[in-house]
Amino acid sequence: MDIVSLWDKTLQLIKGELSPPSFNAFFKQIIPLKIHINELILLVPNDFTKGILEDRYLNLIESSINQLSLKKYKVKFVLDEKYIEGLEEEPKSSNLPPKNYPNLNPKYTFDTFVIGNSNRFAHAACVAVAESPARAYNPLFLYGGVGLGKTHLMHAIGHHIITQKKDAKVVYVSSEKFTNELINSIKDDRNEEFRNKYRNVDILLIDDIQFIAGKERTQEEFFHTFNSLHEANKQIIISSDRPPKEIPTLEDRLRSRFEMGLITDIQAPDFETRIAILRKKAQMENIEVSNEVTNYIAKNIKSNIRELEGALTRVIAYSSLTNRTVSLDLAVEALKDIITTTKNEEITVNRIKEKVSSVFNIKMEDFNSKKRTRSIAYPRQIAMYLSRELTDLSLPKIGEEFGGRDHTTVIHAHDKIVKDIQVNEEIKSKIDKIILDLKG
Ligand SMILES: Nc1ncnc2c1ncn2[C@@H]1O[C@H](COP(=O)(O)OP(=O)(O)OP(=O)(O)O)[C@@H](O)[C@H]1O
Repeated sequence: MDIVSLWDKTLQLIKGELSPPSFNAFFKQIIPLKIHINELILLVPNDFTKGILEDRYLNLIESSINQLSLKKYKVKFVLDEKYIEGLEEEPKSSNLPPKNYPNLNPKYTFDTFVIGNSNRFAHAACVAVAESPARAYNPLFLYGGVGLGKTHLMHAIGHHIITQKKDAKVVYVSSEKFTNELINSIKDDRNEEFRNKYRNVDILLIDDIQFIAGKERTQEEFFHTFNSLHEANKQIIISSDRPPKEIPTLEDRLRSRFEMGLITDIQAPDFETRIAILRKKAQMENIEVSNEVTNYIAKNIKSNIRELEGALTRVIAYSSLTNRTVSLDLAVEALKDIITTTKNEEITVNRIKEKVSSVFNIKMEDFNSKKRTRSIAYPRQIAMYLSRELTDLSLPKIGEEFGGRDHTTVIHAHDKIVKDIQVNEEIKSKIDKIILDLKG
C-alpha cells in the first residue's frame, strides 16, 4: 500500500473512533509525507496540533495503521515538509533479490502464537516443516475460517527458516498478488522475470489460494511453479479458507497436488485459548488488563481472532483517549457497537429491576423492602408492571420476587401503571425506553 492510501484507510478507521469535532480539528489538516524505513512521516500545521496528536492520539493512530499494514510503523509528526529532504537514503530493495526481503510480519512468529486445542495439530505441522523444509510434509496445506491464524503460522515458518539459514530464499505471497503480478508480467512482456521470481525460491508461502479458483491462466502458471519447486525439493506451504476438495473450479491436477502432502485445519479457539491470546497480546503491548475484561471480551467474541484482538486494541485505545484505566465498565462502553450482549438475553425480573433502579435512581434492595415512600413505591410498581408484561412468570411468582408480596399487590401495581401510561406522556416514554433497552 502506498502512503496516501494507507493514510486514507487509517483516517477512515480513526474517524469511527472520534467525535466529528475532534476528528475535524486534529486530523483533517494532516498531510502524509513519506514512509521512511519503519516510520510514517506526517506533516502537521502547528505545534499545538502536534502536541495534542502526540499526547492523546498517537496510540490510536499507530494501532490503526498496524491493523491495516503487515509492517509495524511508528508515526512521526513534523512541522516542515523539508524534513524529509534530510533523511538518510533507504537501502534500495530493488538492487537486491527478493529473497532478502521476505514480506513477513515481524510479529507473526512461533513465540507469539498461542497454542490451544483448536490449532495444536496445525502448529505442530508448521513447526515440523520449519525445522526440516521439504523433508517433513510437502506441500503443507493449512485451512480454516477467517482470522484464525493461517497467515500467522505461515510467517512463523518463514521466520524460523530464515533464522536457521540466513540466505534461504523465502517468498510469501497472497494468491491475489500472485495473480496480479502474473497479469502485469503478461502485459509488460516480463513473463520470464515472473517465472524466475517464483520458480527459484527455497520456500514458497502462498496465502488464500482459494482466490485462484476460476482463474485459468493463474492456475496454469501456479501448476508449473508448483511442479518445478516440488521437483527441486523446495518447500511449498499453502493456505486456504477451505480444504482443496471444496475449492470450486480448481483444476483436478492442482487439487491432487495440494493433497499430496499434509492437509491440516485450524478451528475457532475455545474460551481458554481466547483468554490466553488476549493475555499474550496485552503483555506484548505492556498493558495491564484485568481478568474481568479479558473474560468479557473472550466470552463475547468467539469465532475470529482478528476481531478478538481488534476488540482489545479498541479498549486500550479508548482508555488512552479518555484517560481512564482499563476496567470492565470502560470495556463495555468501548465495545458497545461490537458486543450487544443484551440483544438476545432473556428478560428476567432481575434485569428489569436493574434498569428501573438506574432510571429512577433507587437501590436494588428497595424493590423488596417495605418502604412506601412514593419515590420508591412508584418505581417498584413500574418494575412489577414490566415483570408482568415482559416475563412469563405468574402473578404469585412475581410477588415473591418483590420481597414476598401478595399477588393482588402485583395486580394493583399493573393496573395503576396501565392507567398512568395513558395519561402521562413522561412516564410512558420512560417505560418505553426501558422496554426498548431490555429488548436490545
Ligand atoms: N493462536 C494464535 N495466537 C496468537 N495470535 C493469533 C493466533 N491465531 C491468530 N492470531 C492473530 O489473529 C490475527 C489474525 O490471524 P491471521 O491473519 O493469521 O488469520 P488468517 O487465518 O490468515 O485469516 P484470513 O483468512 O483473513 O487470511 C493475527 O493478528 C494473528 O496474529
